[in-house]
Amino acid sequence: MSTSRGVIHTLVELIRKTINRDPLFFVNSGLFVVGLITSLRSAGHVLYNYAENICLSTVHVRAEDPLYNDIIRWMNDHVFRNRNFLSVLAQTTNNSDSDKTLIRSPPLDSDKLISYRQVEDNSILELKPFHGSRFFRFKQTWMLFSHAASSPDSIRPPQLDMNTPLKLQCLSLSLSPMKKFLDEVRAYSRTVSVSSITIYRTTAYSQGIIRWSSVASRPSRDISTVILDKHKKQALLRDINEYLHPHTRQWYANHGIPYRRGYLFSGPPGTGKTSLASAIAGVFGLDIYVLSLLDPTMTESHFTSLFSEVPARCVVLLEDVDAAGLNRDDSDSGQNSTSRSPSKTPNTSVSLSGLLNAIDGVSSHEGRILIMTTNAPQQLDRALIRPGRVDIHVRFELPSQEELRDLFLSLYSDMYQNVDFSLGEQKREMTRMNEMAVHFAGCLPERQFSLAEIQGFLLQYKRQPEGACDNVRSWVEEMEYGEMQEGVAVGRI
Ligand SMILES: Nc1ncnc2c1ncn2[C@@H]1O[C@H](COP(=O)(O)OP(=O)(O)OP(=O)(O)O)[C@@H](O)[C@H]1O
Repeated sequence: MSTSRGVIHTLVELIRKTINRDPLFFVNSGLFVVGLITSLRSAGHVLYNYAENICLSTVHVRAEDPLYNDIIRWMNDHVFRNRNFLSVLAQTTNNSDSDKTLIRSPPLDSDKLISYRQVEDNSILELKPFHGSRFFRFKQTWMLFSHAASSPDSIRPPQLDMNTPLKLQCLSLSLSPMKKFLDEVRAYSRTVSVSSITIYRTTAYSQGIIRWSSVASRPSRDISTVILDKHKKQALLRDINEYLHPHTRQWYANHGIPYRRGYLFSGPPGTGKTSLASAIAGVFGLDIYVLSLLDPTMTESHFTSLFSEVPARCVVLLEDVDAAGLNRDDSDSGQNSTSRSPSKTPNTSVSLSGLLNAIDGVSSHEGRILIMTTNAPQQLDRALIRPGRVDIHVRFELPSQEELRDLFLSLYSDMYQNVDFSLGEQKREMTRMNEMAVHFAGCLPERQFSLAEIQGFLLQYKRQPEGACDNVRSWVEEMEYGEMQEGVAVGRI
């Protein structure tokens, strides 16, 4: 102990002699500066927290809220564009039909096989600002955008950190500038996505958490390209239009009826059930939330909470409900219910009562459109399809002659609507195409093949309607032979 004291003393003496000053002066000054900085920092924190409570308005947005993507899009398009940032998120977006690709590709009719590594960069590399904070000005107000790297209350696992919540702040005694900003963000999002729909599916995270996440945003399918009896289609669109109207919501409220509407689309595979659901979402500008009872990670409580989390106006698509094999036991269904279908072992951990509760229980959202699709409506429990849960049943069938003609015309319509044609040429081409459509449909047996199968055949002749007409008979023979041999009909080359 005394030795180390002696060493320190000698060292201090040595420094004093060398610099001609007392070294303890520097030590004391250093301690004073550190103390000052620490006190200033904590005073700063106190002041900041005080200011935050008094005059900073703050909005937090969770990653699973649709507003999150809207804000990120607005920020990217208005604030981050053309600025240099050092912390960025590198994101590869596939864009297989970019204009560059179209220009560089050799003509389609050439026999040359194309390697797409050389022709194009069909993926775009985007560099987006990532974690951090940015000040920006919105209508005379300075705002602070903060995107946190992680958040203590985030339910996301670490690998999904990029989806952690964001925070917006501005110096204001009221929330009104913030509301204006959020209104602007939503209006902008509506204008840029006016002709597209966003599809949400469920994603399972660790700790048994399941959340909605957007999987695609794509141009909506034009309803005229979905082939279905004209009267059925119109009646369905009228019904949905009336249901969605705000007056109807009021009417339901006045009469104490839960404001919900359900549709059942039934029919053989490949007859257009999913296509119609997606086209309906496009017509009414709604997003689609797809749920599957067969999802192995889905429990009954997940199912109920997911149902209650969908927005007030949207399409909830429950596909292939028959495949889950949900039926009541003899004991609780009564005679009628069980006599309709052979009982099956359920392929889902959601029970029938759980499904019914999710559809119309107290926590189920009002205003949404529920569309269930099935290949076997006769196997569905009556309780599931009773009015109130299913209000309209649309039956899809294998196509009639008229529908076969419609499919042919819909796939080749761009050939007679060619803008380079004069009006006279367009008319002549249209007449020729109509004649080919009649011939094509005449070669196919009615109500034997699905439109998906026939579309598969026509896709081999994308720009050659004559080729489709010439080869359709032999295709039918092959398909019938294939069905006899294998029980499955697929196209062959
Ligand atoms: N009625 C139709 N109108 C237009 N296209 C159709 C129609 N039916 C099928 N198709 C075409 O066939 C393909 C499959 O259609 P879709 O997925 O809508 O059938 P589905 O009835 O939902 O089949 P599944 O019961 O197997 O889910 C799509 O590419 C679609 O373009």
